[in-house]
Amino acid sequence: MRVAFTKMQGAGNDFVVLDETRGPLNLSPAQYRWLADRHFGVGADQILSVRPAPHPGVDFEYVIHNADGGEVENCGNGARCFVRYVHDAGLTPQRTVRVATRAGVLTLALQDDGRVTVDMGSPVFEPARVPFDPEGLAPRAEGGWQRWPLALPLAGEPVAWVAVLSMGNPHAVARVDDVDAAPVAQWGPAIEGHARFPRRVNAGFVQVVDRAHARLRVYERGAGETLACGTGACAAVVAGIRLGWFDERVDVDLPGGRLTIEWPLQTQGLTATVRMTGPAEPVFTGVVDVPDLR
Ligand SMILES: N[C@H](CCC[C@H](N)C(=O)O)C(=O)O
Repeated sequence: MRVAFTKMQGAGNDFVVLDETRGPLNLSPAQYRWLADRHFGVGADQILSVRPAPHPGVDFEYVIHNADGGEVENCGNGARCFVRYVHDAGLTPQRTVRVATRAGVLTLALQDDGRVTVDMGSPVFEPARVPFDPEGLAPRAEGGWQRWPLALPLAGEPVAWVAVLSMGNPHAVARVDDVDAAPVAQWGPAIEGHARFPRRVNAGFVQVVDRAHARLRVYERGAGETLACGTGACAAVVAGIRLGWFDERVDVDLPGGRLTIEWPLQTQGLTATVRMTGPAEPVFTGVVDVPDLR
């Protein structure tokens, strides 16, 4: 199947954007995996499909598939690239766009400096429905919240203390002293696929530089370590605010670039929505023959 696409990136998290506003492509998980493959396909962390508005009140729908072909609920860097795409492609004259996703409706605004601000909705703090605590360990209370001990099936039987929350997609955030030395390659897969997370999880490793500055690496569900994770940056800042590490506006430096996250917990409470601002850039366009993989 001949498919036109636009390659985009937001802080180094990269995407293949497909325009399905004139009709669905009906791709299979295997075809999404092929598009994301960096050797046999185009190469991306996620595939973004731009679709017509499914109901009044929104301007578009956008659907996200991870590199492993699985559909997911939310993608922060993808949301910024989505709105840059629909504006640059002339699909809308608006600079503020409302888009329906599996995680709900997001409001996206193109800024004059070229960055994009996204209202990512409210975080969800579902109580831990499954016991996390390895033998004899209880949650560790800190600030106004707690972190959970997660026994990792690795040599030495380490325990990762994680804050667990959802930005529409699931996140487990561990604090580290130095992200450069964090065991992302070993602990990332062990946390992502841990039996305690039935739908797997995005594993964040956050270093607190000061109350307004964080460094972060994320081992993403279904994609592995990426150069940036927008929902991961939101989850790390929200967790850190609740645990007393951060003030309400934090610059997050990830390997691929900087995102600014704001969560006004003090003035608006736990249901306050999270605002993320960051870059969104086109890289190239192309046409590719996607094999008929089912
Ligand atoms: N791997 C994530 C989806 C993409 C999230 C990330 N690319 C972002 O910018 O939020 C998940 O499975 O939930």
